[in-house]
Amino acid sequence: MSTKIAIQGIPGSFHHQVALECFGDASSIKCYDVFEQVAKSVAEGSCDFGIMAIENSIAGAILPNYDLIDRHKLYIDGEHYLPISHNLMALPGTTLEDLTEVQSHPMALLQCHNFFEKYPTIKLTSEKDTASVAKKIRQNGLSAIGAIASKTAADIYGLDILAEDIQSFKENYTRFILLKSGKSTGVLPPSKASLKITIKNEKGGLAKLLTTLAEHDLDLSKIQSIPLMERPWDYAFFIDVLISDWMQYKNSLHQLETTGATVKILGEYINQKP
Ligand SMILES: O=C(O)C(=O)C[C@]1(C(=O)O)C=C[C@@H](O)C=C1
Repeated sequence: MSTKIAIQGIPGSFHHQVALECFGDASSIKCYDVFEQVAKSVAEGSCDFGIMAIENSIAGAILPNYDLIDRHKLYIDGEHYLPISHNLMALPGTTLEDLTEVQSHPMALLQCHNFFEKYPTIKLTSEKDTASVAKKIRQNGLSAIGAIASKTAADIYGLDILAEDIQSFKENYTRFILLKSGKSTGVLPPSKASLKITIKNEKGGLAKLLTTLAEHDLDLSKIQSIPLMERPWDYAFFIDVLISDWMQYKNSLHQLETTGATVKILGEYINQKP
């Protein structure tokens, strides 16, 4: 039986591109409307892997996805960084001046904020994913609506590109994570770990946590505080560390736990940061 990959989005979306780059087989990709369905399909076993965008170099973290990973007890098995180029597209024959509205995924809209400051009359609307807007414009012949999406989406759905590379900074990356329902038994020693660490709310608590990581030669590559919904105004820290010495890493987790922190390992995998 072939490996089934869950994504949010349709062919031409960035998630679809990542699924092809990581697994190479379009027929194994299952397309869902929302990230919650992706998480559920992996947790319940109808898909083997889920792919989820987690942060973008311009727009920042996708906070709800941290909650989904945690709540559905998913395991981060790997990561993939994709350079993102956004393009404004519309039905052939349409000009930028004809557009009254542009629709796209909310993260894509955020990444193109500067471009649309020059076009204040264009209404910006959030949609499920970049490619599904391109598809809708083509299917329904929507001549006053534009999409922000990849060149692949423009090709698949037969739209013309009105403006290329419209993200606010040319260099634009989204980090995607590969999710499984359980830990895999890899042979390579992982070089990165994603952890959820909850500490007591006391003076210097976060400073002590960071010192413990530094003393064990761990390089912090990301820290994100997320509210604990069950304890208003308390926070958990989602932390990514780069591991150079496996024993030091294991010792750091042990030391954190002996000082009262709760550590949940969300994933241990190979660092792919370019
Ligand atoms: O809409 C898409 O094409 C997606 O794959 C979603 C998504 C995201 O979730 O951030 C992926 C990459 C880009 O950052 C913009 C949108």
